[in-house]
Amino acid sequence: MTYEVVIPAAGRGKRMGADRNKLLLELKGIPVIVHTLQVFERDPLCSAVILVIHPDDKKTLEELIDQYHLTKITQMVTGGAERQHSVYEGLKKAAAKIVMVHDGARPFISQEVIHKLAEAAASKGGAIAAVPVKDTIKKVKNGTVTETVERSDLWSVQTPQAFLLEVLMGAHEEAVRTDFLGTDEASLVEKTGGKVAVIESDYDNIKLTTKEDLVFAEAILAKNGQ
Ligand SMILES: Nc1ccn([C@@H]2O[C@H](COP(=O)(O)OP(=O)(O)OP(=O)(O)O)[C@@H](O)[C@H]2O)c(=O)n1
Ligand SMILES: C[C@](O)(CO)[C@H](O)COP(=O)(O)O
Repeated sequence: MTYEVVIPAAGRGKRMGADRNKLLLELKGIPVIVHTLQVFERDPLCSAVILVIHPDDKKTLEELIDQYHLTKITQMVTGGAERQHSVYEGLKKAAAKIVMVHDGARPFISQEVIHKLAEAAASKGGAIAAVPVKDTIKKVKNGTVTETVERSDLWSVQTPQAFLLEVLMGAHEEAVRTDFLGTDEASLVEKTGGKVAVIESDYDNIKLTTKEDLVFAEAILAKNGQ
């Protein structure tokens, strides 16, 4: 099942505390965003990449696309203030039956998980990558525990998140109508009553968010012989 992928890469990386977009930081001499884009460039089931960018990064990204021969990027669109807005701008350019959304900040996604997501989205309408939570999760108010959440039901959600384009576009349009802001695509689909399947991913598929994640990233590359 072929798919198009929207890659939101328009953030500012504030929690990373770097002097530039964290996606332009290098791992083994290659920018984070290039690591991510190369996964889809190499996937025969990926028909097109829609890259959502911040205007400040346009020239640099155009140079990287040329340097690394990233031929599947068919559209480069300007993102918005929030991740959800950026994803929506990318979705407006999508046309395939199946669309995936994958954070530019997650360079270690595997083709195996991507393919499982594409199949699940085609058969069930929507599917997301996730891993079982390993820590105990508690709700806290004013520095005091208010609830310990049953861990057996908890999953740590990642991307890609894959959907029939009509399902995800409809959910985004409803979010605009109701002024809803979610932290992932699935939460918008859930609000419209849509079912979302979970595909077990792996713990390597981290999102590079704070500087500690760069250390973990180097270790993952070393583990994978890169
Ligand atoms: N307005 C935004 C915010 C985020 N993203 C993208 O969404 C992904 C996940 O977001 P996150 O990890 O939060 O990145 P940032 O928003 O850049 O980080 P921060 O919140 O620390 O500023 C990243 O690839 C980021 O570039 C985006 O395209 N548009
Ligand atoms: C979409 C996501 O990666 C799923 O875990 C996450 O919600 C993105 O959060 P961020 O704060 O926008 O990075």
